[in-house]
Amino acid sequence: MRTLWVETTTHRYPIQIGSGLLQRLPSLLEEVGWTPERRLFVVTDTQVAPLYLKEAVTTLQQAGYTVGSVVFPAGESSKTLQTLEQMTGEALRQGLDRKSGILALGGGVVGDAAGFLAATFMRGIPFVQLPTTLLAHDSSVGGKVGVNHPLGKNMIGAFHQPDLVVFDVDTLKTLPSREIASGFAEVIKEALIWDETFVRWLEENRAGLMALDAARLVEAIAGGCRMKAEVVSQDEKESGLRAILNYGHTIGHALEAVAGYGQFTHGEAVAIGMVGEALLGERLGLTTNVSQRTQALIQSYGLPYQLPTTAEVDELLVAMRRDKKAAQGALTFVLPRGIGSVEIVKEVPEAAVRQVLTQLKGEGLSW
Ligand SMILES: NC(=O)c1ccc[n+]([C@@H]2O[C@H](COP(=O)([O-])OP(=O)(O)OC[C@H]3O[C@@H](n4cnc5c(N)ncnc54)[C@H](O)[C@@H]3O)[C@@H](O)[C@H]2O)c1
Ligand SMILES: O=C(O)C(=O)C[C@@H](O)[C@H](O)[C@H](O)COP(=O)(O)O
Ligand SMILES: [Zn+2]
Repeated sequence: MRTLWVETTTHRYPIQIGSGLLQRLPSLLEEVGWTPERRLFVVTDTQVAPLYLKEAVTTLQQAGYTVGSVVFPAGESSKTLQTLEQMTGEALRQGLDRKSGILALGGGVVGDAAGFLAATFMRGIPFVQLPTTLLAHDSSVGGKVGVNHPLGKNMIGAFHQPDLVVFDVDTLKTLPSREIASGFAEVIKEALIWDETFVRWLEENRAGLMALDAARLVEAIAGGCRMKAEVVSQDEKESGLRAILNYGHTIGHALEAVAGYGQFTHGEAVAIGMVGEALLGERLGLTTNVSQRTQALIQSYGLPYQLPTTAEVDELLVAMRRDKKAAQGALTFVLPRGIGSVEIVKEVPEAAVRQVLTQLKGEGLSW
């Protein structure tokens, strides 16, 4: 088992990564001060429930916990205020109170929505992240929780740190290959913004990683989590540095909203966004030679790197002006200075963004 720590000025919690960890949940909870007096509420989705809910609940019940649960339909389109309201109703019906705790068992959609339930239920109760997708190595760390609005990704949310993150890598064995690729997009992002050596390692170990070689996979997850934990520990609420974790997301989030939630996975949208934002960095003269290597890496992990030809540039621009990083609608991006290094650039000229979006459109893709 690998243990990493998030240490902000107000919160300190472990990230446990390894095999067989769902069976060890009671002792991992005990290490962060949770005991069976705390009533538990497991939040998961319809895809994950038949795979892991019973195992998690039984293990906890055997340790003396009272455990309730709620299951919502799998997919990005469930990350809504309506789901939050339904989960809140179920939590109330099942008798949760301020001393209860929430367990988010699933991918990033479950983690974000269940975390937001924890942030808002009776004005906030503790929660634990139990990620089951590769992508959720990113979403389970750092305390950004929330739901989408039809006009923009994660527009309704909060910062609410978990007490613990437990990543049982055995759960990845059932993850569809499209979701594995999607998860690598965020690992690639973390490498591209922070560490060229990690980029090289991802290039050199692609075959083993794509074949889900256990040791390499733990290495990739731990590498991504370490970078995320370092950034979050320095800037918990995104007053500056943390925005670099948004590399590829100005375009990516706009694409997810405009195409309709769930059309692209989050990782796919971010992958296309990173290629676009690398091209933008080059166009603005911030860097040279980043887009080719970025595209090659993304392509080698089976991820898309082009916008559909049907993509409406005007609609994407409207969505980008609403991005949370933008002040007064000025187009704001995280752009590369080189491989392993980025900067936040405000007031990017629209003409340059238009040119890049047009360049990014691939032949034969549509939604
Ligand atoms: N809070 C953050 O810091 C942060 C960071 C990155 C992404 N996100 C958010 O995370 C979300 C994307 O997360 P995701 O890619 O994990 O999507 P997801 O949660 O929708 O999971 C993808 C699919 O895989 C299924 N699944 C999950 N675990 C499985 C398993 N072990 N075996 C089989 N199927 C499984 C799910 O049911 C779903 O159908 C987006 O909403 C994104 O905005 C948040
Ligand atoms: O944790 C962060 O900070 C990130 O930006 C990580 C992103 O990968 C993630 O998609 C996050 O949800 C985006 O946050 P948002 O504030 O841009 O909605
Ligand atoms: Zn992301």
